[in-house]
Amino acid sequence: MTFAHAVTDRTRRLQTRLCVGLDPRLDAYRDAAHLRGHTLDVLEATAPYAACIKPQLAFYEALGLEGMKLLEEVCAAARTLGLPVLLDGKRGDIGSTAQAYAQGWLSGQHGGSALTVNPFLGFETLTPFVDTARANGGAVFVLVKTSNPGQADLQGSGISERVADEVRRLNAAEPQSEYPSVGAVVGATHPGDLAAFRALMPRALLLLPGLGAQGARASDLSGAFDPGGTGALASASRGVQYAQGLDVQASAAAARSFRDELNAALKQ
Ligand SMILES: O=C(O)c1cc(=O)[nH]c(=O)n1[C@@H]1O[C@H](COP(=O)(O)O)[C@@H](O)[C@H]1O
Repeated sequence: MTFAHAVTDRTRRLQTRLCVGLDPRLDAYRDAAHLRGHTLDVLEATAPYAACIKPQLAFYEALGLEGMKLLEEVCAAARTLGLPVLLDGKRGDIGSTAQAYAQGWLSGQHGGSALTVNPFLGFETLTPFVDTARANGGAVFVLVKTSNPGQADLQGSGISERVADEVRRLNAAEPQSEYPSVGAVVGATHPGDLAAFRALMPRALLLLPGLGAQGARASDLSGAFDPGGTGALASASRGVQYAQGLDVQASAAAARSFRDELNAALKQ
């Protein structure tokens, strides 16, 4: 089963459109063992409410070799729980280097099957990522319009729309898939733009980061979804993992209420 298929299947079966971000910050813990235990506990407690998880690689890289081991543990635990893993690395480089990134993060060796990618170096640099994802049943999520306020510096003036066109073009090569292997990142912090990006990329899975800590609200995101309620994943990291300090039950409650708010928004 491909990443897109697995996520969509989970959305339909469990009625969840939530992506749980796992971004453990060392300064929140006594030591690395404490960080590890809490991160794995949050994963397990929030799994019933998640369509997928999204570890941001920076937080694991910051822990050195221990972080890489933890990332593999997180991916293995997710696999046991039946949760697809979307690795947030925002990788992008000239083709030969992109090939190495794709080999590292999309060939399944770390347990993730999807990766966020940065198109700034040009569309030809997406090819190794897309080819590797297709060969392995994975997915890439291309940055189209990011959630941060400064995105407008470089992503305005039709740039995001040009990237969206490329996502649509790439997906035309997979006419048989409901949601092909090229998805797109559109910040949940731009609720007024979601329906337009949905229309520009009608078959792309959309990742909508920014729920919770960055101020986006589940009730504003319905424009990103297809009529059947699939096609997008709203993502929260701090708002789940640190919902109330290190209280794991509060993390589970936050994930459950994000899930419920997303479902309620789609019923209106
Ligand atoms: O690709 C991403 O996931 C991403 C794209 C974007 O436009 N904005 C964004 O915040 N993210 C990531 O989503 C997560 C958001 O974290 P919270 O603000 O704590 O929910 C971080 O890991 C970011 O790196």
